[in-house]
Amino acid sequence: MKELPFEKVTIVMGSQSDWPTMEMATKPLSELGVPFATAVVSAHRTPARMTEFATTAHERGTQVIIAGAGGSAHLPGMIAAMTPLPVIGVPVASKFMTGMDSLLSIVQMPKGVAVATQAVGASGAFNAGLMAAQMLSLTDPELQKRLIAWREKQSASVPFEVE
Ligand SMILES: Nc1c(C(=O)O)ncn1[C@@H]1O[C@H](COP(=O)(O)O)[C@@H](O)[C@H]1O
Repeated sequence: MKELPFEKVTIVMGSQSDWPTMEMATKPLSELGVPFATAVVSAHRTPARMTEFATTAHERGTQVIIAGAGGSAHLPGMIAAMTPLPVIGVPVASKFMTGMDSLLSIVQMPKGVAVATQAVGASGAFNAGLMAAQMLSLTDPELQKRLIAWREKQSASVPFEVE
């Protein structure tokens, strides 16, 4: 099996076809200087890869997992069942049900296994990256300073006047 990549934040997705959405998770991480890795891992199509990833991520330096999937999106929940790390779930918009299926598959976890589910699509993926950075900032004061500055820049970029 090819070596799985691990970083402080590791972003996994059920298919290469999820990448245009999941790439958005990398934006806030890059802007805030948080190292991340990416991989295709599927509960359905690559169960052995998913099990290896989920059971070893905490021993390999990953602190937060972002998992995106569409349709019958079991990946985030299955990973959450096998890791002590926080898992942020991103529902990827599906072809036939526009992501409602993905959202419900990810958000309706049974009590005792938690996934921090974000909004459907690219904004959800972006917020997943931001949330991961905020989690890491709890123990990284320099990152917290960068987050505060990032927020201030965002506020300043919203125009006051309506055109
Ligand atoms: N939901 C899952 C899982 C999983 O949950 O393990 N593995 C793949 N998929 C999803 O299938 C959709 C279609 O995949 P393809 O485009 O490869 O056919 C993708 O959105 C993927 O996340």
